[in-house]
Amino acid sequence: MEFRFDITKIFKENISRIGNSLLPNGFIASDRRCALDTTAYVAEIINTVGQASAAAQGLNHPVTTSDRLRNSDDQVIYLMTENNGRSGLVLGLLKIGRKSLYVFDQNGDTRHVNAPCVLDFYIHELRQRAGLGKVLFEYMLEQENFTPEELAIDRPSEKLLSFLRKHYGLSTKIPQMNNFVIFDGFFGSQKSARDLHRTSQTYVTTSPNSILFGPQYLNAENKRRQSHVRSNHDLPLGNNQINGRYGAPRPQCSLNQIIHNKETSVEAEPTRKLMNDTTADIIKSFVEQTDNLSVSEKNVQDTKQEVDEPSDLITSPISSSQHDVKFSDDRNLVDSFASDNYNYNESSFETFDTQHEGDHVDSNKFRYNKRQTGKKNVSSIVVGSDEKIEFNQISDDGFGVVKINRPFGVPASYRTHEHSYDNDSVHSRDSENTHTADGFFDLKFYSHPLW
Ligand SMILES: CC(=O)SCCNC(=O)CCNC(=O)[C@H](O)C(C)(C)COP(=O)(O)OP(=O)(O)OC[C@H]1O[C@@H](n2cnc3c(N)ncnc32)[C@H](O)[C@@H]1OP(=O)(O)O
Repeated sequence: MEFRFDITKIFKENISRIGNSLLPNGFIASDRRCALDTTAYVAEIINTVGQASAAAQGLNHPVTTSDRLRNSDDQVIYLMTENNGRSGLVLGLLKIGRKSLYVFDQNGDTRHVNAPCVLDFYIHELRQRAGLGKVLFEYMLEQENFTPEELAIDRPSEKLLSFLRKHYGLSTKIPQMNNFVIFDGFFGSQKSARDLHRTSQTYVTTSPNSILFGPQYLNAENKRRQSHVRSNHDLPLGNNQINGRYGAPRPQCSLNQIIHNKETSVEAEPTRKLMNDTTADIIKSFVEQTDNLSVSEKNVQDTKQEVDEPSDLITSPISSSQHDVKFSDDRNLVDSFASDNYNYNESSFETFDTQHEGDHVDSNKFRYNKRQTGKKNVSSIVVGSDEKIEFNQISDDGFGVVKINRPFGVPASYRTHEHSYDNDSVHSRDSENTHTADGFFDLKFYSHPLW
């Protein structure tokens, strides 16, 4: 293979080792310009021979390019040249490099190895079967201090398999799931054993993953995790479990205990009770201080009694049988609540002011805030005995003014021939007309309980 430039000035030896500098080993450049020119020439040679190799193997894309070599840390090309008395000839190349591979051994166990690999091998068609391949291969083995059996071969051609069988007696392959071929003796050599990943150990054969995806590699980290999981399972289920990344003691889930109707043993319970006592006392003192008794003392007393009962802390007032469902659709009522200095966030529940004008709400109604119900866009909720939660949109929430048609206390399903009180669908104030001046319909907004 000839080139437009004199390669004998670049390659002084018949076989040259080229790394990612793209300069042959031992090459001395007279100046920086010379070095740059040389790398350009070498890049051209590598690309040309790489393409010839790909064509010889029937590949669509070359395995060997100058860019790949330049960007690689551990790949090396051995280039065979010949001085023909003119500009020289390139006869072939052999590319090797280390790869981190998961391979099966003779027992079908997976091993993680960082193995030296034959990545590309080519001798010009006019010079094949003349022993040049063996010369090049032998030189590489000597330089790298490798033995043939410790090499993994990347998708070898039939010619290369025949070559390896003839010259090195490598015929017994260890079946693999990937494109690499390894031979008997791959794991036997001292060096390949050294190259095995230090933490390579045994395999999980009983796990469903092993059945689906083959044997699994177990390294030290996985083993540590497995033993950690086992040791966690062995722990008795007490109140304090050592869990989580910091290994901090964590109380057992009180929600779980509530769901399964178990006695709660969470220490936070008395604290919560104390807080509720305090809250009730605050409400009581507030009521006493103000002349306008918006909350009767009896209600406060009732509130405190219920707080004193631990079961009431767990049982939501929703399931209580003593309260009725009512609607607080009245804007005045809501405004008055805001002005009555009720603490919406801190108390577990609040009593309604029964003295308000136009208020249809009976005494002992619980008011839930957004945090307690988990419902967004819900400004107020009244719950009672039939375990329903009704919610009322009482203010615009950033997408236009929402219009509520249903009067206070009327169920959504109630209709007369004059009125339809269905307020499930609401629309913006600007949507009164069916279309705008531009002829486009306005957007309609539909309220949904989950908003
Ligand atoms: C990981 C990879 O790189 S896979 C790709 C390997 N490369 C190729 O297939 C490209 C085309 N082939 C070649 O370039 C060369 O044939 C090589 C590199 C495989 C071998 O180089 P050669 O100089 O021919 O090897 P060498 O002369 O030392 O050994 C000859 C032996 O190689 C094998 N061999 C070489 N050419 C052929 C061939 N066309 N058909 C079958 N076996 C062949 C034979 O075992 C042969 O021994 P034999 O002549 O007694 O049958």
